[in-house]
Amino acid sequence: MAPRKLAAGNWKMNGDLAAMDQIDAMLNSAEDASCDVLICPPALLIHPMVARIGAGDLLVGGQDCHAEAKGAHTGDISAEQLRDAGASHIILGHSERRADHAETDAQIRAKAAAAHRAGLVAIICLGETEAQRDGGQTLDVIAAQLDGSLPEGATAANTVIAYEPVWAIGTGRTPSTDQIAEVHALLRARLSDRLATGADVTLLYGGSVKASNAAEIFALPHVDGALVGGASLKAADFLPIIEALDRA
Ligand SMILES: O=C(CO)COP(=O)(O)O
Repeated sequence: MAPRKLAAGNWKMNGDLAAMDQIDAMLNSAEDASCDVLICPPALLIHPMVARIGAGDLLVGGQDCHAEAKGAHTGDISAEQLRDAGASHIILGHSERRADHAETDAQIRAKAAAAHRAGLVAIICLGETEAQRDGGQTLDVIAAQLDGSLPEGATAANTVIAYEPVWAIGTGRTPSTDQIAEVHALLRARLSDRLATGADVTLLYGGSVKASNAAEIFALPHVDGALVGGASLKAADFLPIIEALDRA
């Protein structure tokens, strides 16, 4: 088995029912593509999006979940509820949640275990800040986040890892191809040490991916796709990225 290729869109807190119009074009593209195509909209849009897709090939995911299945947790959503709404994946540990909600590796590990319990694929996000990059700490930070965030029972079938340097998100800046390759090689080596299926875990790069840089990023070893923010909101921006991954 080789890692499955995945083009994933993270809509963050963007989009509304009118934005559903983008889905039809993405759906056509997903059906033509050999890679998996996933959109993670705000949770409120998961169910209407799944209804719009029908039996089509486009996958839909959440952006966070609570670690418990149910209970007195006002404002939270469980992995089981996301699954019930039609989600297949959940993004966990995004740097915006690590920063805005002080999420720790231990919490992310518990949420990833919850995603697995609910039968969902956990997309665990890791990434260094600019200060950590400048301080030469990148590989140590990534290794510690991976070790701390990966739950028992993780496999290539239920886990995706996304490397997203914090300083590359929404900035138009990306690491050099050597820098991306270095981190992805570390992730592959550590996953292969820890998991029997580590060689087959899908590894995504995220941070200012767009049509003009996608092909060179997808050509790198151990880059099996992308987690795309801004360029996933409009079909016209996302489709060339899907096509670049398909060709890679
Ligand atoms: O955070 C991201 C995806 O999760 C990346 O966002 P941008 O593609 O907008 O830089």
